[in-house]
Amino acid sequence: MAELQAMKCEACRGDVPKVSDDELASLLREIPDWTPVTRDGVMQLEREFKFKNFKQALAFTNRIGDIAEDEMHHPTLVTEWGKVTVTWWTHAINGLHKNDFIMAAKTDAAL
Ligand SMILES: C[C@H](O)[C@H](O)[C@H]1CNC2=NC(N)=NC(=O)C2=N1
Repeated sequence: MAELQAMKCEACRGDVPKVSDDELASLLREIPDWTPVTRDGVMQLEREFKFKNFKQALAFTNRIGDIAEDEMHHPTLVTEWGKVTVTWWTHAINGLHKNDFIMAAKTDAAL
């Protein structure tokens, strides 16, 4: 299988399936620094990135914003002094799609 990081996102549509439990386990092995979290019943992928200052955190935030626009798949980004929290899920299906794992891998590569 090609590396997740090199894959392109599919269009986010409401009729695409969420990842199965088996897919979830194997995809998580490819992005070991990400944690699955469930908020309001919606499973999401989350990772905190640490930086030396606010400027570096903001620059990373903007890199992720550019990748999100390229792929038309958008995260929640919380930018603080020295820290960016990135959360991916697929709004159209209220859960995780392979796109979210692709975007998590691309996020790691942008560090
Ligand atoms: C039309 C547009 O592509 C869609 O609204 C996209 C935009 N970005 C998105 N991002 C995420 N994370 N989930 C979506 O379902 C989604 N939908």
